Amino acid sequence: MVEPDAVVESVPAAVPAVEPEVEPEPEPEPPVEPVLEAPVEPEPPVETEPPLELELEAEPEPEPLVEPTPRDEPGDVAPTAPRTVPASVVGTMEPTEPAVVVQGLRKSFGESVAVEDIDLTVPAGSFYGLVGPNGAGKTTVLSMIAGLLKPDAGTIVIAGEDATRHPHRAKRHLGILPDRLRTFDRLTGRQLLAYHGLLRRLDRAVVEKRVDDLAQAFDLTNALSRPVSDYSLGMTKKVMLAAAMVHAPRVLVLDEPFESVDPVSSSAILEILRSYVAAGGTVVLSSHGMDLVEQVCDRVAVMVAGQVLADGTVAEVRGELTLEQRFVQLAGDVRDVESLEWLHTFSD
Ligand SMILES: Nc1ncnc2c1ncn2[C@@H]1O[C@H](COP(=O)(O)OP(=O)(O)OP(=O)(O)O)[C@@H](O)[C@H]1O
Repeated sequence: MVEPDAVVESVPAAVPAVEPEVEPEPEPEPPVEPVLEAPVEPEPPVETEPPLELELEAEPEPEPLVEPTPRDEPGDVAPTAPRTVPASVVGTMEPTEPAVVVQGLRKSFGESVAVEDIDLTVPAGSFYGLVGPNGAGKTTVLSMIAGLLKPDAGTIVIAGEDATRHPHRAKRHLGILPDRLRTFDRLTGRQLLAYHGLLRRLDRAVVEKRVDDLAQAFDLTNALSRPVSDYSLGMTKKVMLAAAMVHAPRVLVLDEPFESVDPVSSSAILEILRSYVAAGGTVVLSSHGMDLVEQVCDRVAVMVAGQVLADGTVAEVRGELTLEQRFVQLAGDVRDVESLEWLHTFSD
């Protein structure tokens, strides 16, 4: 069921793919040959980690659309954690067409229907929240949008590219934070970020600059030389989120980006994502934090049992209620605590 090079295109045959759980896709594309003759720049003297051996063909660096914000000016950058997406990581974003259009999407696992004929439109430049109770189908939807899971039916268009017919083209626009944080954790943080950048065919010098920028933005600079396996859960999430952004994608698909992340880091991540959206990027995230979704998302979809029961602007969906009240109303309060009365009898 897994086809490694369906996840990150242009992976050399000897290099394992980033996301191990991928279903086969119908459009094989020839892998990009590593540029063996390309000169390998020496590592800066301060680097203690072994240099990456991966060297891929460079592609031209797109001009950033936005000017650096005042907070990107050297004198104004907070010494610990700047709160904007690094200017070097902002790509060319022209919000002329929807970032994601999903139509008639279905997915079953055996007899169990996880996602049932859903339609979603995520406008470019929006902060889109996908909420729903456990098992509603959020991860399944995001995995299909991210190209990690093949739909049974339906179409997905990413920034104008039909992901069903041209998955590799569509994936160029995507940065992904999957639900399970499986990654190459024997790499140091610096190596992991550089690996993602090189896989995306960025020039080595650009990668090095962006790795430093992202590490500073995500407050990971001091951890860059340590193996990711030594990171806490929240740090792992941050380095993987940084890895998802290194190629300046148009669309970020983030499954529970704030789970296990401390409040200070959450706030920093939020500001980075907000500045990314302000620059024309699109964020689609799932979350169980209704306050957070209500606070940061401009649009939201509520999924229950594989179906989208409500979607639109946050104001449209919540109506007179809070988003949490509306969520409970739609999801149904199915708790039956009376059946747990035995729990109060204490066996000793
Ligand atoms: N690989 C799989 N094999 C079998 N069933 C699966 C698989 N992945 C998901 N499911 C089922 O599909 C349904 C939707 O799961 P999904 O993970 O998408 O829900 P979710 O809304 O993300 O839940 P949570 O909020 O708990 O993360 C569930 O019933 C789940 O058991």
